[in-house]
Amino acid sequence: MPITTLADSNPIKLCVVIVGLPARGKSFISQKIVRYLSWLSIPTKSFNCSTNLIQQLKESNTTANQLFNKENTPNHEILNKTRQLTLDQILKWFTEIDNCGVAIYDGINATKFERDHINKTLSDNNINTVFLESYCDDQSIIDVNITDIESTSPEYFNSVSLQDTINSVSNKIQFYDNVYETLTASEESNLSFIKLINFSSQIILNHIDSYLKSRIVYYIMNLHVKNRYIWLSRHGESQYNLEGKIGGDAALSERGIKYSHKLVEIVDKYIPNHDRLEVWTSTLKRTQQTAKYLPFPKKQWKALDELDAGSCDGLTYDEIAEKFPEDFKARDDNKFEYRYPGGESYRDVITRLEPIIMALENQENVLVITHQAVLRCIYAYFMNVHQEESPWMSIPLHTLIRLEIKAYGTEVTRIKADIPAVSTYKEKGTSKLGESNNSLNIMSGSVISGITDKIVN
Ligand SMILES: O=P(O)(O)OC[C@H]1O[C@@](CO)(OP(=O)(O)O)[C@@H](O)[C@@H]1O
Repeated sequence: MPITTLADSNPIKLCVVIVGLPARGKSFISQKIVRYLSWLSIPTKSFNCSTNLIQQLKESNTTANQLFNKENTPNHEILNKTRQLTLDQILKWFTEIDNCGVAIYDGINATKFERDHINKTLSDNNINTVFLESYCDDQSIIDVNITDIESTSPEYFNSVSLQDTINSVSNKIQFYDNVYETLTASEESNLSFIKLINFSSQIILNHIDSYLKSRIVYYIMNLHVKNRYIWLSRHGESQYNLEGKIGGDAALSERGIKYSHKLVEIVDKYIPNHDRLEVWTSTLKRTQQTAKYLPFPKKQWKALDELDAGSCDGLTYDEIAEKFPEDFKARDDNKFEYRYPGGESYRDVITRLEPIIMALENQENVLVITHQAVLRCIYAYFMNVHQEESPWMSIPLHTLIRLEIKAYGTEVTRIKADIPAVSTYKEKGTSKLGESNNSLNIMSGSVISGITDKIVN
């Protein structure tokens, strides 16, 4: 049976056109939307105008400081060409991806005239548009964004110094301030738009006329830029893990119980402000037993239950290979899409995890105790891991994973409890369990990643 995704059920050709003065977190928002929609398997790509601007500046022998000097007459030719190039790239991309996907036009798009032109060009090409303005007059947010901009905008990658960047960005802000027209429903009533005021402290919506647009609205409403930690752990080793069986609702093994005690110490030692910690588990016994001794508020989520192995539930991989050889091969061939008979695929798990991701985007001080497949999916979202790789990542037992979420990336630290456990990792092409050769996979695709292993005796 074909798998229905948001993309399949609803052919999409949407362009999210970002609007906002420099240092308003536009690239941050663009990157987050790319990550979220890609995780949901919707082809999504951000087109950053800055790259085209750099090219135009080079070709016309002009520097950014000359272009954005408010004393000079604005060089419309460079700005118009930059816009046209970006639009051309977007149109080309839509034809390459079979016309189904979401493009993000990451630019300043400061005036009604420009927005009108963009809207018309896209709609002439049957592309639906939503403008997304990041309006910000809170100087403290702008200041933080200015210092972050070096790592996000290609325009400043080669800056001589931070001060140099700050000066250039300030010039650019002043230049655009003179012409900038914020989005209003009275002036641009025909446009579909989302206006974020001071990040998401206030949101104004106009003509949000599709399911996908409303999903994007809901997602960005949950975003915040504050650095924070999210803590992840698998349950302790279970009886089924010992026997090499998958699924089920087994209790913890003796070593698993040891881990549940050890976790209290680890949390105490490594989780700052743990007095405010909240522990989330699945509805299955092994995660709840792992959380048992943690003296914090607990929430059970059905959405955190392990991938449903359907008619293979309770079998070992050897037994599956013997009883259902075709299924065994099909899963190895495409582990992300493969759905167990009467059960789930990784793609299905991602769909049901969406509310968890929304909640995690909105929260800090959460420890999620869940299962191998579910953790791979959550990890893939935060570390931007491609869907083909994510089902093959190694997420060992008896290890606490710390995700340090920063505005422009996530860093990982693994804290291993020194309590042995079996490996539940099955390499492609075999039914045997063993240590993963793929441990590096855990790092791939991440925006920023650094794994520091800590072993706690
Ligand atoms: O997708 P694969 O690699 O089979 O991993 C998922 C499997 O991991 C297991 C252990 O083998 O999860 P867990 O013990 O974390 O609940 C199975 O129950 C589950 O089917």
